[in-house]
Amino acid sequence: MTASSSSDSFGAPTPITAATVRQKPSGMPVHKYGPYEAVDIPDRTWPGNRITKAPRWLSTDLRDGNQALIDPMSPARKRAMFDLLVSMGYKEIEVGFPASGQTDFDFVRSIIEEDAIPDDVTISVLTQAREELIERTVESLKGARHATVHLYNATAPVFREVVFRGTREQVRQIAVDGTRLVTEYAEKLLDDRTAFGYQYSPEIFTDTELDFALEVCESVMDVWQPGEGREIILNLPATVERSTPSTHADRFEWMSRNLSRREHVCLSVHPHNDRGTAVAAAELAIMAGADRIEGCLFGQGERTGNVDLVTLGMNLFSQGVDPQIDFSQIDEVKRTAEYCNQMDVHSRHPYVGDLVYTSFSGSHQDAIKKGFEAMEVRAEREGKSVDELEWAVPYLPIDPKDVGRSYEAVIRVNSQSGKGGIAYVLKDGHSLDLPRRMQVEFSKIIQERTDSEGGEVTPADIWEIFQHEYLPVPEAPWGRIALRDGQTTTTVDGQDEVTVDATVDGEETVLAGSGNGPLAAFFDALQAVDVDVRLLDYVEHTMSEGAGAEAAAYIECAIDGQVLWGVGIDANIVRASIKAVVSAVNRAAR
Ligand SMILES: CC(=O)SCCNC(=O)CCNC(=O)[C@H](O)C(C)(C)COP(=O)(O)OP(=O)(O)OC[C@H]1O[C@@H](n2cnc3c(N)ncnc32)[C@H](O)[C@@H]1OP(=O)(O)O
Ligand SMILES: CC(C)C(=O)C(=O)O
Repeated sequence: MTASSSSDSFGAPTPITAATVRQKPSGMPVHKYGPYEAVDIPDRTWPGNRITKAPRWLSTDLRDGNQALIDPMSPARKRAMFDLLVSMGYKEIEVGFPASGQTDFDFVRSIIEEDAIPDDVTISVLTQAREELIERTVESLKGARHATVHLYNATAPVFREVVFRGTREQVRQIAVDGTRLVTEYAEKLLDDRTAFGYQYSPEIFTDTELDFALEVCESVMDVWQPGEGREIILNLPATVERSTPSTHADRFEWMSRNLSRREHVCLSVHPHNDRGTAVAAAELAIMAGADRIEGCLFGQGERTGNVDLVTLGMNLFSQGVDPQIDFSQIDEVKRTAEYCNQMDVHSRHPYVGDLVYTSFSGSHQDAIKKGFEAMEVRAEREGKSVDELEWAVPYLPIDPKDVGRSYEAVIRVNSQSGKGGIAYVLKDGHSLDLPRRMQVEFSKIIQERTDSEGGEVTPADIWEIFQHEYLPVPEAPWGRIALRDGQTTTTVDGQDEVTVDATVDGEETVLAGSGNGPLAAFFDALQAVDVDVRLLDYVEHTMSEGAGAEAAAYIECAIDGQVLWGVGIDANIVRASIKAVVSAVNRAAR
């Protein structure tokens, strides 16, 4: 049977072709769902826009992130998260829902009273549009230097019907009354120590009719009266992500075009990740006119999470745009977030997962190794350091060093790996730059191991196998010949003479020979112990800079009909090459 064929029950297989591939109905209850409404905006401009600067960021780890945790953050965990966000450079931080209970209220009070909020950081707090909650929320902010109250109410049809059991007008009124109450309580409870700001979110914007979302936002603005020095933040949340990022962007472009007083509006995007496209939704919304993004570190948050602020920031960084956030110690950020959330960050998480800078597969490793080498060559040619060049290493969208990662884990070896990866490990860890044909030889040895035992072969394993194969150590010698200390080489009339103290087949002996060069002289010496060696290839390099540095010699020889490599390492290059010959001779007799 051919590989691409299917068999009917009467015999001959039917070839599978594009014409015969038929998708069958899945049997899933598709009828329960309908398409998302498109936006009539044929002259949309966002696809042609580019993101050339960082947006305003708001971290809602301490609010949306926290409210989604099995075990909401303790005061200590909240404080660790707050301090982390400040240290990374976030300037707008939603610190809680103070009216939810004493824990959140006390936390807000603690960071204000302990003067933990830098002057250039604005805290914000969320509330429903209910008077007693608004009062308590505003009260929590007393004494803060920069503080924003964030008020929300759902505006989508299902919520109007099911949650508020009201008309459009009644739901609009909730927003209007809420905004008025926030203003009144801020005037009553706060003094001029506080620069007070306001944010409104028509919750479930994604399911709200655009004209109604606009109407509610306009009514809210009529109360708040944005103007010069009096911004309003209108945050249009994808409370549940419902559409493609492109339709989401259309909705933002539509709102951005139709809002009055646009220059005094900070248009904010708050994507959740239900369809797995929150990052794209946020980026396209910025292209469509949004000014600000709300999200959480590593995509923490309700259900599938809020948009991931780390991925967004690093996406900018990797395109040469300063995210204005410090991700240089990404593992520390990850550890702190894991402690605060009591949740692990996935190993494949963009930019931070344990495996995201690691490749196991041969072709990836080969390209990465060549990429690193090409960077070094370019740096040398241009008289620059590698760090001054534009990054161009295949399969690595950024230099792992930029987020505080080492190159150690870039290549890991298992049964999917090839010679390039194995050679990289030896070069990176032991400064051994194996010639290409020797890479092929050694990778077969490693492959035997991965095929027989499975799993990963660590750099330590690779080094042990390499030593065992090519560099028998004095404590565990093997093979016919072991070198002892004495060795002389002299050159007389262009002829080299070499004498080497060795143990051959267990007997101490002096191997002496002459030839055209020290290697030829040593080959001549080996004739006396019945070893016939023919040189096929020879490569050497120093292993580090400066006097006393060791050198590595690699020799490919034909010995009694076998072609194999030997390796020698020594501070003296002649001795290194003699060792390499002995390594090959011993391997041939093994
Ligand atoms: C999309 C989001 O993430 S929104 C943020 C969600 N976060 C949280 O809810 C975390 C903190 N919340 C809490 O601790 C509690 O919900 C509290 C303390 C604020 C309020 O608790 P409760 O008073 O028991 O009310 P509950 O949360 O159940 O809300 C239900 C009532 O509030 C009304 N309501 C809900 N949201 C809003 C709103 N944004 N504005 C005005 N009223 C609202 C509902 O219609 C309902 O009213 P009803 O009782 O007349 O039917
Ligand atoms: C309160 C709003 C902004 C929210 O969290 C959401 O809609 O997801």
